[in-house]
Amino acid sequence: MYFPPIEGLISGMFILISSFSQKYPPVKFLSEKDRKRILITGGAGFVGSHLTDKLMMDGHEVTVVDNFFTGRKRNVEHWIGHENFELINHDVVEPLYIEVDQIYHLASPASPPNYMYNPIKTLKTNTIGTLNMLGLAKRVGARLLLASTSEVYGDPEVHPQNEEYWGHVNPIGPRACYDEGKRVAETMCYAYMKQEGVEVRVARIFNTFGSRMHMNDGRVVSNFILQALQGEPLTVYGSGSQTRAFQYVSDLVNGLVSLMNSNISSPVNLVNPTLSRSQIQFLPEAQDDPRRRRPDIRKAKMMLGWEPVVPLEEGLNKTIQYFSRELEHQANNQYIPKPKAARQKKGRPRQHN
Ligand SMILES: O=c1ccn([C@@H]2O[C@H](COP(=O)(O)OP(=O)(O)O[C@H]3OC[C@@H](O)[C@H](O)[C@H]3O)[C@@H](O)[C@H]2O)c(=O)[nH]1
Repeated sequence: MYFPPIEGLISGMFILISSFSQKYPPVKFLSEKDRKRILITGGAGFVGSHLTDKLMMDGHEVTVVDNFFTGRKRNVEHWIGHENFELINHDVVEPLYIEVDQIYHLASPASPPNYMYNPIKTLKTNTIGTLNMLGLAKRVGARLLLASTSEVYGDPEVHPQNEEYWGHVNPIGPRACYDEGKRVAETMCYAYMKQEGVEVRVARIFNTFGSRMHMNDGRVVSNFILQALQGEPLTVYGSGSQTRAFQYVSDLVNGLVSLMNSNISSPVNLVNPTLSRSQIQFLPEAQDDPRRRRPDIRKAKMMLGWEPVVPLEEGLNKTIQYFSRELEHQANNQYIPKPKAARQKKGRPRQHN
């Protein structure tokens, strides 16, 4: 029998170990004192997976919880097996018992076609789901950041919208499941803060785009890019005179982390205030579509020292590249996706209770 020399064995082991560690993106070392146990609900989704990347690379222990309704395993697969990472297939509508220091509560469909697809499920996720996560925060003494939305302002009658504005929401319209769901989620955060002393942070997130948006997300940026890449007409709902502000996902993620680690418990708008207008092929407007959205981000700038740094064009270029690669990948798998329209689904949806 042949026994290799011991030095050969040791160097072989080192090569093997370094090839294991190269499997993952580089991760900072944090001392026990600075390393946090962080839960990200919806962590396999578009924003959640970018947040997972940042917190992992910063050296924290990250647990991702997702029910994979709009999230995808693919978005976080590069961390699977890493000692600081855990992925749990779980729906936040059911209670969750784990030990954590911080909770980023992102779980909810976010694009209008997705949240309108099953309004009852959207309501349950934002109400019962938020209640469960606040209960968890209370039990383990964790701080919770709620991913709220500019949609709490509804179709605003005040411009620009700062955090003091109470909003203008149709409580029985097609968007209400999301808008009112997030509004009551905010209410719950402050009830838990006042009654139970839970530390809460509330980010009001405006339109965000970037890689890992789902092909069928249905929001305007992914729709337009997909349509342009497939040589199809760009669909504009209504007159095209509606306004939105867009931010690239990396800016949002930096804002979320700054807010979580700040001492600001009141709501903060997170968005790039540069305004955009859409124009081209005109379709009937979607019901209750906010006509004008113009954010005021002075609070985030002043109190967090945060402001977006990725210009719209640069962010769009990166996103277009991402979607080109996705299309290639899909074509190889013989699947040609169609952008989703923001129409209310008629009748009773089949899945997702
Ligand atoms: O193909 C399309 C898609 C959308 N649009 C229009 O583009 C505008 C933006 O629509 P999006 O679907 O991207 O998103 P909305 O601004 O309506 O909602 C978003 O707002 C803020 C976030 O918190 C939410 O995730 C999301 O609901 C709307 O006026 C919509 O009608 C089009 O003209 N064509």
